[in-house]
Amino acid sequence: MSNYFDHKVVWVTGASSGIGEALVKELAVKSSAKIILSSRNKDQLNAVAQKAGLEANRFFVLPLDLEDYKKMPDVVEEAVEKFGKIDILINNAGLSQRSLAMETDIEVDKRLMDIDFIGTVALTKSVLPYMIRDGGGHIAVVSSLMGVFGAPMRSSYAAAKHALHGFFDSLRAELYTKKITVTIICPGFVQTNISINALTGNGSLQGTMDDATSKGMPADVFAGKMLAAIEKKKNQASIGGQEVMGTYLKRFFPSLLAKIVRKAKVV
Ligand SMILES: NC(=O)c1ccc[n+]([C@@H]2O[C@H](COP(=O)([O-])OP(=O)(O)OC[C@H]3O[C@@H](n4cnc5c(N)ncnc54)[C@H](O)[C@@H]3O)[C@@H](O)[C@H]2O)c1
Repeated sequence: MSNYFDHKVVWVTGASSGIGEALVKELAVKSSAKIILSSRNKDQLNAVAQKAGLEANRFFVLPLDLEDYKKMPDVVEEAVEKFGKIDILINNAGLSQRSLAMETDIEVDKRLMDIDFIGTVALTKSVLPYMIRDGGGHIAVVSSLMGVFGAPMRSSYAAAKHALHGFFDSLRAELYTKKITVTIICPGFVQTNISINALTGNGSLQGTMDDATSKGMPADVFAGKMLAAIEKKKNQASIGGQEVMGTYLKRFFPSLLAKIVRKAKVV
């Protein structure tokens, strides 16, 4: 990591575990950024800040629930009051799903859309006026390979992640002249609790670790590569193991990908 993040205010959502926690640790050790940590659980966020070795003047714990999208303007105001500005927003928080589309309650589809898409959009829209006031900024959003193509057992999740691409690609084009950079990150399998926290068709937690996730990229390695992609101001970056090939197949050989995906062992 060079000095892109130094002296900046970086806001990481989903900072209480997994990729978000790894991002906070990497930023804490390798930059002088001030970090705002958000997710729903204040105690977990404080524990992450402590483990990352952040001094009190370098971090701010700001709990938020993405489902509570109407509160985002107030949450953002609190963040700006604390450090005066937001240079980089990393929209990382998210929730996955494991169920066949026909066995998935419509409330689960809606919840995934509310958390992964609407909440993320609401937070971003509340942050943007401050970035524009300050002459620019950088919005990163963690999508998924499922934001690029769909797969069995992921219909609600893939839909919400695809929606992010439509929104953030449009936003990038609209705000280019305002010096707002938009980076979409598409992780492959990363070793986190994402599958344990995933919703099943009736809205309950899956509660188990997927085999593919357990063999995925370690979260700290992923976080280093993700921050490098942000630093390079990439429009979009897919990061993971051989599963990342799916993004190229989708682009150049979509029929082949469709055949592979329908046979995929996905959990
Ligand atoms: N781990 C993977 O294999 C993988 C693959 C593709 C994409 N992703 C994406 O990476 C991101 C981070 O996930 P992770 O793998 O670290 O899993 P994780 O379950 O460990 O972390 C998810 C984070 O999001 C937060 N969160 C969930 N619902 C929230 C809500 N309503 N309001 C606020 N915060 C909420 C959680 O508290 C947690 O901090 C997610 O957007 C996920 O979709 C992960």
